[in-house]
Amino acid sequence: MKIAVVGASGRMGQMLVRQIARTEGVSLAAASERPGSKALGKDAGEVAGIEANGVLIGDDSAAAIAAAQCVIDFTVPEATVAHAKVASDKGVAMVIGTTGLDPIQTKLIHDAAKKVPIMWAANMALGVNILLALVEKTAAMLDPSYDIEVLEMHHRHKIDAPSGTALALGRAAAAGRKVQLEEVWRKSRDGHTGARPTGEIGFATLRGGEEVGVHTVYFAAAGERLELNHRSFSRETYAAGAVKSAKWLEGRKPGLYGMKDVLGL
Ligand SMILES: NC(=O)C1=CN([C@@H]2O[C@H](COP(=O)(O)OP(=O)(O)OC[C@H]3O[C@@H](n4cnc5c(N)ncnc54)[C@H](OP(=O)(O)O)[C@@H]3O)[C@@H](O)[C@H]2O)C=CC1
Ligand SMILES: O=C(O)C1=N[C@H](C(=O)O)C[C@H](O)C1
Repeated sequence: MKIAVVGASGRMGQMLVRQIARTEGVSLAAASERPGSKALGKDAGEVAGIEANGVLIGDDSAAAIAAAQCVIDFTVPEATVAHAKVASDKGVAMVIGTTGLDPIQTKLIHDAAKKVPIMWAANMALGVNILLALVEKTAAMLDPSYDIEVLEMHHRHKIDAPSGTALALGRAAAAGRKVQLEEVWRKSRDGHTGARPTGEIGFATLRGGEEVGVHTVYFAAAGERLELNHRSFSRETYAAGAVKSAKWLEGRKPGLYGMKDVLGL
């Protein structure tokens, strides 16, 4: 399968170029970056810290997508939406890892998935997807006297908060409780907040250093506290999930899929 990587010099972009190089049955067809990027014209393999692969990073993402059977996108929301439109127009499957999309941008991804198969997940690590299932199950077993709080920590470069994974964990907890997340969430707290309402699902965000990603879901009651935690030590798990998803998309019908589908959870 021929894969294009957009945002090829980013933290995830480089990891994806490395993952494609060591995965059977896939090859890097094209690599792109935003116009003006310092990586333009460089060899994607060398930028990723492996041997040269002859694929030069260009600024024409549409051409890169058109050269592939699947595009993998871990960039920024505005770019991801534009890339999804190109992929749907050109009949190219897509794997999206980008987080922080607003409701309008989210709708545009749903629209694109009417024409091509798209796998979009806030976190492609296997452990996080197991955690999502555990959180939903745990929330269903505990009554609302157990206060649910989601804490996440990421590296200092991250631009969206709470993380996409934290929001997915909150959504899983809300599903377990059979409520809509948007009706019970508290995405941050500051000042004279008053006492915590029962049933709220709270979020807290830490940023610092080079932390790859830590997520903890707390179920806190009067006499006990249950904590479910995941920590990523390397972005390799995300890249492995993305490339596995690209292969899984081959021959699928148009539609929006998630890691649950890919992993059969
Ligand atoms: N689903 C998952 O498993 C994971 C998701 N993520 C998400 O992936 C996204 C990227 O994360 P990360 O790799 O750390 O971020 P980076 O900032 O390192 O990478 C993003 C890359 O996209 C490039 N870019 C921006 N605009 C365009 C454009 N128009 N065309 C092509 N490339 C463009 C950026 O270029 P420049 O820097 O020059 O602006 C940069 O190289 C985030 O939303 C993050 O939350 C991250 C890890 C795992
Ligand atoms: O920006 C990151 O680094 C990550 N982003 C994703 C998120 O927002 O949940 C996934 C992972 O936590 C790393």
